[in-house]
Amino acid sequence: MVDLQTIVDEIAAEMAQATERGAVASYIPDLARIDPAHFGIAVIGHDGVSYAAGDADTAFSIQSVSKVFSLTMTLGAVGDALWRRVGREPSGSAFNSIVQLETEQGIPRNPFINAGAIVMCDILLGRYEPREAIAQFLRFVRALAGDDGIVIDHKVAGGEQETGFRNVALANYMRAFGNIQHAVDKVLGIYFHQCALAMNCRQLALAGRFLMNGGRNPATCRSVVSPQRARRILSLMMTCGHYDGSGEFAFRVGLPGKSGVGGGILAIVPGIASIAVWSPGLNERGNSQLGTLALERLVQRTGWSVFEPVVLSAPEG
Ligand SMILES: NC(=O)CC[C@H](N)C(=O)O
Repeated sequence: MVDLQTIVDEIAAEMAQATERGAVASYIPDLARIDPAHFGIAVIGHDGVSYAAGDADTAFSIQSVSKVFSLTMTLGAVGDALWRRVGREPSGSAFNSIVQLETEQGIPRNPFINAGAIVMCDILLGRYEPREAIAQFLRFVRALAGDDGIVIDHKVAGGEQETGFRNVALANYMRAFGNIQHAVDKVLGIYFHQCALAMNCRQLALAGRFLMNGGRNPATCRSVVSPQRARRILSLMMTCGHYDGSGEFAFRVGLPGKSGVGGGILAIVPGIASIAVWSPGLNERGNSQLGTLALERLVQRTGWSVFEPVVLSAPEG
């Protein structure tokens, strides 16, 4: 088999030639000015060896990929009580849609759409002051990646605040149903700072290692979540990680993944690898056009889809 470094190099070379690159998010200037020519990929194997190509060391706005880390942190804070306030079903709607909240009494379909992530911020506010909630979140992601150089881009957070009228509407609407319990500006302050986390592909793949490894950070041997919780987070990534494009992503890539409008995707091959890709051009569902294509190519070349047949031995006895 061709070695993994050659595969990621070839994928980066193919992506550099691509002409259909999608459209960069334009709702804030700091995202709109990003060059669509960027492409990066980083793969961390279960043995800790990393393979990277393209702009793997260029930081980008992780946006909704942060919802994986906020879900992990919120579950750590309140456990399964979270599921009284957030569902676990794919929405089939856009990431910032409000329509289901009316018929479903302010309970968001899942933690990976904006409404779900906003409820998780409200839950964190029950434990921390706003600044402390943001600082704890940053500390948590830094610890997962083993990198204290990760920062929040405050200009991006400010831009989100200035233009985030739909998020304000979502939060107020859920407040009317009692599913937001703190001041909306404080809740959204946390949400916007989570979205504004700046990371590069290497850091993002490092931060995802615990999910490939049954909930344990392989670098520190510390348990981040239980194996059962890791499986459940992965199943939500598979079913809800790409909003109304989740079915298409599962069909094409077959891995649990989470995307963001900054063009990043974190994808996990349980037991095998943590992968981050980044290309800022988005498809019509708000998911990275070339990031998705690159993951499709990687899975074709490696056979890493979770739907690949594996030979299981029958239980003894
Ligand atoms: N899909 C995303 O990445 C959405 C995040 C974005 N900051 C928003 O709230 O609209």
